[in-house]
Amino acid sequence: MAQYSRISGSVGLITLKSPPVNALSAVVRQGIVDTVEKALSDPKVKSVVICGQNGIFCGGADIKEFAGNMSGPPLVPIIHAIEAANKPMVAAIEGIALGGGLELALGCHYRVAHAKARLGLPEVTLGLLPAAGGSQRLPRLIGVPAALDLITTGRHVTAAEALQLGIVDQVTDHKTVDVAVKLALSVAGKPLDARRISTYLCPPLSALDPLFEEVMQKVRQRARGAIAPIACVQAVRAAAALPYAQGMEREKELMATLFTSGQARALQYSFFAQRAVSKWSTPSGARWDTSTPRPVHKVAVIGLGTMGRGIAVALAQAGLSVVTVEPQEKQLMEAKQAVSGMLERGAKKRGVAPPLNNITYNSNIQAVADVDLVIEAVFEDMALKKKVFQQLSVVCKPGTFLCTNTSALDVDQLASQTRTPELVVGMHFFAPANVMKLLEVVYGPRSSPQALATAMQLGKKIGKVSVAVGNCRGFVGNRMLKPYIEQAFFLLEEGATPELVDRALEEFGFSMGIFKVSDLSGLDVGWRVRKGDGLAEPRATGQSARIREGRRYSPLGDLLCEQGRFGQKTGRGWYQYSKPGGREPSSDPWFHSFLKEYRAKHGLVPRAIDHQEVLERCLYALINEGFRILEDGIAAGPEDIDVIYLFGYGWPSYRGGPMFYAGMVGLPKVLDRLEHYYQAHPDVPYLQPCTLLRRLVASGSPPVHKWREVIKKLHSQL
Ligand SMILES: CC(C)(COP(=O)(O)OP(=O)(O)OC[C@H]1O[C@@H](n2cnc3c(N)ncnc32)[C@H](O)[C@@H]1OP(=O)(O)O)[C@@H](O)C(=O)NCCC(=O)NCCSC(=O)C[C@@H](O)CCCCCCCCCCCCC(=O)O
Repeated sequence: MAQYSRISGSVGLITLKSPPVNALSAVVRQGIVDTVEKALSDPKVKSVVICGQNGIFCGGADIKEFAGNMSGPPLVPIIHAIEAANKPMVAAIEGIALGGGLELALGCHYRVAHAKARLGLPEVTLGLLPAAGGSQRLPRLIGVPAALDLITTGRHVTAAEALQLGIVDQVTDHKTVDVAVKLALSVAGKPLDARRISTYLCPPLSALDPLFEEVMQKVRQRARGAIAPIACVQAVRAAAALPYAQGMEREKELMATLFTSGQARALQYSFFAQRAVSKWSTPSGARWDTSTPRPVHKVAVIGLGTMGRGIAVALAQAGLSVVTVEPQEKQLMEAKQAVSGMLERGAKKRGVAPPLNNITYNSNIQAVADVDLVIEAVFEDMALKKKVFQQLSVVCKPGTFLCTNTSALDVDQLASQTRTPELVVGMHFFAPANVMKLLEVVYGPRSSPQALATAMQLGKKIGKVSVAVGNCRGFVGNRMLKPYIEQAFFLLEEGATPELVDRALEEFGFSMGIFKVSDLSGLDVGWRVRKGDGLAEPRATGQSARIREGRRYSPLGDLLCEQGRFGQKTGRGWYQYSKPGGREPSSDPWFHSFLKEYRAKHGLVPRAIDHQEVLERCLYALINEGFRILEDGIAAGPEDIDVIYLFGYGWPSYRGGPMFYAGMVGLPKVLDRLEHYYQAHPDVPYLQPCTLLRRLVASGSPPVHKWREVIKKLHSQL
């Protein structure tokens, strides 16, 4: 709703009231219509201030409404009426003015912002464009290049930048509404024609066509298949080339296409999924709202390899006191230099002082005696990690949370090395740990709700999207990766090339195909794991070389590793590079003849494989494992899996995550194709459709937000 009052004798005050972010729901829009009418018809009112309750101006359109039938008065005519008003309208912006919120403010004649406010048009991140005049008013106000930047990226700007760009007229440290009222009093009765942004022409630019061509090319490259950024450029182009009314027609037309697109649905789903995962629960009944985290001020990081360094930087940048431990002196010195460099570069980017003093460097584990929480990040070796946990259990003060950054090992086994298994959880960071947003927080059967809540809260504090997951080999992300990679290997055996597989995945929207990723992260990583599992042993040729434990196995990765081809670091892998450490992959004739020989040796007759088969086999195998994870209760819901893939594995955001994507494709189709491929490859258990998928299809393939009900039923029957 919107509340109306009259203050300072002649100022009408309209307050948007719709917690938590004063989104422009149908009720709020109706409230604005009613209160503006009141203010304009009240002869005592000479000017009007619009503000939001609780220090928040407005978070934009109510995204929840987009999924249903839109009712209530539309926003565009409301903003037109405000701009056309014959009394000065002043927006008092506190907290945020985003999307429709900023568009509402742009319809006002004046804008005052609090120094801590953030403004932006983030519609593009929801698969939309600013369609309440934002794409037409902003370029007229601040010029085409600046508007293109804000609208195509959706980035938020500070009040100071907004002032510099000309989006707001005034920035204040004081009570924004008071300052806005003062301004409203001072401009009452003054002419308003020059304050109506829709009447402006975009500031002229000499070479409009080349500018738009260049921008469009850049945006297309960055968008990798996303349609909203392209539509944003087209809308701004209309602002630059057409009169306002025609520009608004174009804005509406472009929005209509985006609004009903699957991409917008996917991006809006992921907005809510990201928020849903913070409301975690576990099968044992622990929940985010009944578990109290303990405050954490001082954190230890054990091991200063690549991961440990990134974790230490992330913690220090969030203002935590960090105690690092690395027993090898040489490694410790190198790490200190590297971490300081990372902190300095990060601080320079953000224009702040580097938090160098937040970190101490130690070679003795005794240094962690008084920390609140430890993150172990030593080499991925169970025996070594067990030893560290035994030491931590003795050294740390009672009550210290003990966390491991393992990417796949059994958290429960580590917990059993300590006297306090209830204080042990996994905190699985993704490299580079100071950059990547994802954190898997892994609870074991003995982890206490408080330990889980504390790790989740710490993740939030350091800016991560944290997802609580159960303990199993590979947790959620890496467990699902296994069938995906396995299919990619099999496709090579059957006739595909790394180039073909990668192209199909990149056209789908991944920034890199699986073989390029494998070269980047190092083929030796998986090889070590397979050797540990007793899989990667040289075998005889013929059928038995490609079978392990009764199931199909491809030794291709092992054979490359035996040749010392570890990927980028050795200059050779699935591709070749100009030198060890080179980054640009190119097709490798050696690999192609090796593959030919390999197929011949194993009696494999290559066949033509198209992009559709690559996508179906790789992605549906991964999705099938996602369903198994839900079945096993390792992830609480499909949103958890999707958020993990969106933030940790480069899944294209406009496809919503693997589980959402399965729903978009249609569960019956996913089931049918898995059945088809399983029939063709009965020795590949990952292709066998799992019970939950079958159950969902049998229940009429409900939308993704209803899956939890089916999962619950399935669990109750097990
Ligand atoms: C605002 C934030 C920055 C706050 O962040 P913070 O971390 O503090 O808190 P949370 O993110 O956890 O949020 C708290 C809480 O609030 C919910 N929420 C936040 N924003 C919204 C919102 N805009 N709508 C609804 N709900 C919101 C959030 O879900 C949390 O809820 P919970 O239950 O979990 O507690 C941050 O939240 C943020 O960034 N929000 C999003 C801001 C944003 O993107 N705004 C833009 C919205 S889109 C928009 O404004 C569009 C406009 O251009 C107007 C367009 C008008 C035309 C529309 C209709 C055209 C139809 C044409 C169709 C024709 C087709 C046909 O022919 O049929």
